[in-house]
Amino acid sequence: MEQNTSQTFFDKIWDSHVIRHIEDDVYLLHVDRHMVHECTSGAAFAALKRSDRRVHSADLTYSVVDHILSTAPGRTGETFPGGREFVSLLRKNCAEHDLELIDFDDPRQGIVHVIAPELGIALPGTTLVCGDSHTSTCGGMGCWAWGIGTSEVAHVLATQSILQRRPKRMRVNFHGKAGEGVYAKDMILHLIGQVGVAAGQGHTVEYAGSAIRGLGIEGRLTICNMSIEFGAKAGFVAPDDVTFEYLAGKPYAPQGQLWDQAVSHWRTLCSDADAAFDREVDIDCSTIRPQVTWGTSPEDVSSLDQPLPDPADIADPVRRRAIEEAFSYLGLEPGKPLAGLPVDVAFIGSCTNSRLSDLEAAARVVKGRRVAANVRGLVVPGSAEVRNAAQAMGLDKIFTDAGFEWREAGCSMCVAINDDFVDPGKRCISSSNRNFEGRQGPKSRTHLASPATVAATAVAGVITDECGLLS
Ligand SMILES: CC(C)[C@H](C(=O)O)[C@@H](O)C(=O)O
Ligand code: SF4
Repeated sequence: MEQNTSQTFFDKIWDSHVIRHIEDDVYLLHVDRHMVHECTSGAAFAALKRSDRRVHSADLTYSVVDHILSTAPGRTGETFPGGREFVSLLRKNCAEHDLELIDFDDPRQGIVHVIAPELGIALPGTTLVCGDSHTSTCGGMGCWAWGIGTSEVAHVLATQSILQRRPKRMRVNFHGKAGEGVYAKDMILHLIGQVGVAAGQGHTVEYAGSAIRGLGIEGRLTICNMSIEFGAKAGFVAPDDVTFEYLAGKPYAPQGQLWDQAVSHWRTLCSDADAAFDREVDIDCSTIRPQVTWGTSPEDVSSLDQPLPDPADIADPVRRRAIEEAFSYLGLEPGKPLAGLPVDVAFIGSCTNSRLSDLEAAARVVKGRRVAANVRGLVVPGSAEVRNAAQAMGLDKIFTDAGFEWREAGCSMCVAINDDFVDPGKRCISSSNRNFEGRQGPKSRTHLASPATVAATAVAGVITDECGLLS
């Protein structure tokens, strides 16, 4: 019998990055791009110093401040006192190792996973790592991008290589066409609700199907961002004309003849027609409605026209207990719908949903309306470039006229390790990716949704989606 030599997109990237087979399924791989931020790099640089090593490939290392940085308008690297040390340590480490740092006032500054695609650092067919779990975002560009731990950050700094076990391959096919008011965020939340938070463990995920091909790059980045929320190591979309159009002319992308060569190579990377996956999942997008989470795990999600589950109906005692605890933490009662629940904060931002198309979708909902009196609304663009582009389109004016705060770029209220957080006991509808206890501040209550749903809720003052607001 002839051997099936067909390869998936992932197999092709893997094979072209192996430096050496170490043992069993462990390999040494080349790292093409290494993103570094102030939150997770300090200990890695310290380890480098202890072993008297220097950064191996400064030209493949890209550093930026984003997490522990104020997003207050007019901020400096010192505005948030708790972040001063982190920011100045990264400055010092970059200076010591001749690394270029994208500092708070650099026009390229922004959330690490927003700027990597935007600047053309994340390229199809490459390996990209960062000491940050949502590095998978960059998979939307057609690269294999994943988050690494601090000791691995030190290893990559010192060697530009990484030890890896070969992950399993999953394909998620999004079929059909999503309806009105349904965005990439709703697609990925719906998937996580269907398969559960552990479904991706040990896998890299290829997102495919007509609904993925129909998305712009920014929607693909949103989908890949939340691969981590169902346990996958990474997620990606094979590159196509949408990718190449987006990348052409980006500052760090290849130019001229090199660009043409690169595009011809990138076109060869797609999974072969009969390539085998370890697992396949199919989703019919026509059934997806706008999604909002009701619990403390991203799989606790439903559309607003569905009633919340009743723990009494859940047979599995572990799941029943988890739902009871989530309801108690979030102040929810079974049987009551999520729609109509008053919120205190509406946050549009994070590496999941802070790109221009996200702000445009939110602005369409907000235009000519006002944020409800009981709500604090924040819009935090993912990068200075997004912020400037939005301002050039007048989106900032739409938001500020409506009563939203228009802030500088950074992680902001997604993680609450800076000056943006939700007060204890307060409820926030958020376009970010994590809803576990305390994520947006001690005792904060989070409901994840798309930017359009966050905007609609901000205006209504109670949880609703775009269609609910307009009807
Ligand atoms: C701070 C950082 C280590 C963390 C991560 O790795 O994901 C953060 O970005 C997050 O989203 O929780
Ligand atoms: S925006 Fe949130 S999820 Fe993204 S890198 Fe920052 S803290 Fe992590």
